[in-house]
Amino acid sequence: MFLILLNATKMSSGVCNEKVGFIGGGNMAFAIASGLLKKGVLQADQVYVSATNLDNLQKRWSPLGVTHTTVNNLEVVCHAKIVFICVKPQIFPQITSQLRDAVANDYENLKSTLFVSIIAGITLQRLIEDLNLQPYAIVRAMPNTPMQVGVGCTAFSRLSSSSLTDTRYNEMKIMFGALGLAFEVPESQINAITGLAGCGPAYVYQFIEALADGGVKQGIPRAVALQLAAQTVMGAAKTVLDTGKHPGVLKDEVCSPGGATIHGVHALEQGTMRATVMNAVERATKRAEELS
Ligand SMILES: NC(=O)C1=CN([C@@H]2O[C@H](COP(=O)(O)OP(=O)(O)OC[C@H]3O[C@@H](n4cnc5c(N)ncnc54)[C@H](OP(=O)(O)O)[C@@H]3O)[C@@H](O)[C@H]2O)C=CC1
Ligand SMILES: O=C(O)[C@@H]1CCC=N1
Repeated sequence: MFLILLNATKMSSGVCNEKVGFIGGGNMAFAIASGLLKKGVLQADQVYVSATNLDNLQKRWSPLGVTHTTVNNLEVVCHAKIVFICVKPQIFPQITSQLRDAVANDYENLKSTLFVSIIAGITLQRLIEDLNLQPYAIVRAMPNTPMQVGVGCTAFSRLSSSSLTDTRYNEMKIMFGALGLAFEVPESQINAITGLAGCGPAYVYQFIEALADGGVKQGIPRAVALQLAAQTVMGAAKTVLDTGKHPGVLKDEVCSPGGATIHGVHALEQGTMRATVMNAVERATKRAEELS
């Protein structure tokens, strides 16, 4: 994993001129779209989004300036040249027949459209078969919600390329790259990347909450404790990335012999912190496999 990260490309940001669609307008779609709008990679009138509850959709998306909201997934497909499929895995079977029909009936219009599924667990092979797509027309991606603030991670895979969709693929890479780390990986790694980076923000939020709780227990006001906890996690993460030093070396730099930190580190080890985090990644990876 470390090697992959070293090879990861920080892609240059740019502007995408195509219409971009989101089937499913929930947390992850919103994180991607709001990040892209904030970065100026997209303008609001380029964005089309569908879901089942129009009221909720409009309440959430109109503050972004997005007005192309609909309950008709085909409206999204018909306008957008890059279509992010952002429904839950359990909902995927509900949208497959709609999308299959659209692809069958409007092949000429859709043949240069790139579909990008962010659905956990659903393989490229299943996407191709269930949606009746050409292999080059589909990418499987695993993003994460910190993309909404431009500090996300996305790993993506595809089975084949074609000049018809290569331009779209490059635009997709520009979009993901504008929102953080973005890199292509073999599909065999995507479920594990889901367990690590797709789900990872939730683990880190739990850690931040716990760190703040610890501070509150020691008498620090909640708001101050939360700010300190979040900034400490951000600073430590940035130090790992900017210095390239191994986290173990950086940990040692904080631990004075006989000092306070090593007592805290010992308490974490007694709580099997590292094994627990590894278990979390393993269980989430297995769950992603099951979802397919
Ligand atoms: N959340 C995350 O951190 C990440 C999620 N993912 C993946 O992204 C996908 C979406 O997750 P997330 O955004 O969290 O889920 P949400 O529940 O927040 O969003 C799902 C969206 O799908 C919509 N929807 C439901 N049924 C349909 C339908 N038939 N047609 C069109 N839209 C529909 C919902 O609309 P309505 O409420 O109106 O029904 C809602 O807007 C999942 O597959 C997940 O695996 C990947 C990486 C990270
Ligand atoms: O919990 C999930 O299944 C999705 C996938 C990664 C993050 N959320």
